[in-house]
Amino acid sequence: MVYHWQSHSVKLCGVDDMVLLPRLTEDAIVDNLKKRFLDDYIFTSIGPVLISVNPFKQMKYFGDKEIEQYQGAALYENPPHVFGLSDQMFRNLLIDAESQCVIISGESGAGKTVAARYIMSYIARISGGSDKVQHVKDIVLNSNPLLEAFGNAKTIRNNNSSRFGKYVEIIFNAAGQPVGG
Ligand SMILES: Nc1ncnc2c1ncn2[C@@H]1O[C@H](COP(=O)(O)OP(=O)(O)OP(=O)(O)O)[C@@H](O)[C@H]1O
Repeated sequence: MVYHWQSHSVKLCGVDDMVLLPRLTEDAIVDNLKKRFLDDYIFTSIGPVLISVNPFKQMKYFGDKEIEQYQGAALYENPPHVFGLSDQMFRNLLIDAESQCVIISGESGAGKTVAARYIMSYIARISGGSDKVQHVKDIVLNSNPLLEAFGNAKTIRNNNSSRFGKYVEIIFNAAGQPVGG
């Protein structure tokens, strides 16, 4: 499968969504994730769940062009991505006027903190708003390094390990702009 992204093309082996695997065994799941990882692609869906494998290097598909590409797009139009998940949540918030929640789980060093940062940055980027709203976004985003300064430590698994559980709540107005957190 070849996706033509705005900035580059990505050729992906394996399946985007593992519900499409002929047999959903542990071996088949690991094999699919491995094939995609070897193609430098870290995201795979399994139904509504997004699986992310820590690449331990900066991947090229987290830029402005990708933010633009995922904004307002149907999930099937693009490869699975944390921006796709974020966009879907944001649209559900606006359309259904219902609170949305994302649960990020994984072992230490799996990339949960980085994924949470991408989600918050994506929502901040696409939600627009006045200077006052921008101020709220700045506070929400800047709370990350502040909390990490107090609550993170180096461990044998992760140089920047969160030593605390994190519950982040962002409050939106009817226009979908963050007004508090
Ligand atoms: N998407 C990513 N792209 C590049 N590097 C990443 C990515 N995700 C994680 N990393 C790298 O892996 C390190 C560990 O990730 P992170 O701190 O997010 O793990 P964690 O699951 O929150 O761990 P812990 O439970 O110990 O806090 C990061 O500091 C970063 O160097």
